[in-house]
Amino acid sequence: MITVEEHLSRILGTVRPLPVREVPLLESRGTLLAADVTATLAVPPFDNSAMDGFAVRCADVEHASAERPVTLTVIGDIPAGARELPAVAAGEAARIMTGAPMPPGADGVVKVEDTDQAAGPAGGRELPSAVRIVAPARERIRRRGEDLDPGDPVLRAGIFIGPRAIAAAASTGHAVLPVRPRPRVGVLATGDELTDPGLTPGPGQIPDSNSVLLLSLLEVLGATPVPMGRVGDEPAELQSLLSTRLGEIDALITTGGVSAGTYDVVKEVLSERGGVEFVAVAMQPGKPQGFGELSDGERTVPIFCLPGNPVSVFVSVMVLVTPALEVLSGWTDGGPPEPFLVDAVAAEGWRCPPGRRQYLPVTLEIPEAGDAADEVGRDVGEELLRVRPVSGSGSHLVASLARAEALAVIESDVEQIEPGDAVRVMMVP
Ligand SMILES: Nc1nc2c(c(=O)[nH]1)N[C@H]1C(S)=C(S)[C@@H](COP(=O)(O)OP(=O)(O)OC[C@H]3O[C@@H](n4cnc5c(N)ncnc54)[C@H](O)[C@@H]3O)O[C@H]1N2
Ligand code: MOO
Repeated sequence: MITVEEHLSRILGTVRPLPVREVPLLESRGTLLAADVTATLAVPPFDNSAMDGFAVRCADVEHASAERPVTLTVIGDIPAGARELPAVAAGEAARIMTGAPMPPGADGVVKVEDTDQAAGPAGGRELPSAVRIVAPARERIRRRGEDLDPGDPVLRAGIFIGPRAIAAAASTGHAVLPVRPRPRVGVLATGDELTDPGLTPGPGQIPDSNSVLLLSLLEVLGATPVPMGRVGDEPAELQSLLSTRLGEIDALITTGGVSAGTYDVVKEVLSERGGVEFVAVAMQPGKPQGFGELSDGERTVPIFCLPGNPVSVFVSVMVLVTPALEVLSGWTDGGPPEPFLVDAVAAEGWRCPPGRRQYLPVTLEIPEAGDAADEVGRDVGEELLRVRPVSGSGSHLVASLARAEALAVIESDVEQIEPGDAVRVMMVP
């Protein structure tokens, strides 16, 4: 058996960041920006009104009040998006909407509430010939370039692109962004016993939960899942799929068929084809693992051959695949990952497999105020989370995996956790 770190360092020594690509704005969310972005448009792009009202010359209405209103001739209408702008001379006003370009001649805006006109659609669309102004105009103008000018920096290389960065890119003239693209990860389940979820399984059959687990998990992890279906235990099926579909993906995950069974098809086909090493990793669950590179002559992609048991699949993705996805996405440089482990305390005891690091699905409980003792009365501190196994440690217990909030990570030299023992947990999606 090799350690988790040994297996992981082989994986991380193999995968490389995907090449930079320009992608449409909506595809860029959650990826890493690969180059600085500068503005090609100013924000705002032109001087425009901050209010619905009337564009005027400030001097004309300087002394306007309810008692001494000023009447101006209305010479035009400027809705948002207007292309032709009337010039405003002394004694004149142009009706203007929020976001509409300021007309030449005007240097201020009187909001509609400070006039004799009804606000909103209730006043009708017809343009009045004159308007009575009851308050001075203010400089309610949003100036061109107030936020930034063309050529100014907008987004720095290396940021994670989120909705606000996407809006900033759109406003400054960009429809695409240079990013480290999301890895496209193929998912392939193997096994003659698998059926579609929702069908009544025949004798010896079980629903294929690994495909939907992986496809949805990859989405959560920021990758693009690519369903590659299922193959049975017949080598020819798997062989042909591996030769024809590598062009669609940047990495491949298979499940099942990697341990010691006679019909372990993944191991059979890939051992013969070469490039993939099958090893026993000192972890529980997830001991039998395959990893390597697949090539079809044109492309070479990393392949993870995970064991078939569903809890093993989940744990393998958390521990082995996630760091590799981070490298493919350009998020890390492939140095040893620092799993974020939270200090907690066991609320009950459980057994651990000797010689393998255990990743046990657990629930988390927040201790109540003043609750500093465990079930056998020892002091465990007030602030630590309490962890409780969701069920046993069997890697087939996929239904109770749904209740897990974290994985308790127990080192391989520990054989028993007692209530009150310090444990560390890895939060999971
Ligand atoms: N003689 C030995 N037998 C086993 C060993 C061993 O060291 N020696 N290791 C055990 C461990 S640990 C694991 S984990 C499993 C891994 O087995 P395989 O990767 O070969 O997986 P399968 O045999 O194909 O399936 C195992 C289990 O998982 C179920 N399964 C498979 N695919 C799916 C799916 N898509 N959705 C839901 N469930 C799935 C399958 O029906 C089996 O019950 O090997 C042990 N055996
Ligand atoms: O390694 Mo297996 O995943 O223990 O059940």
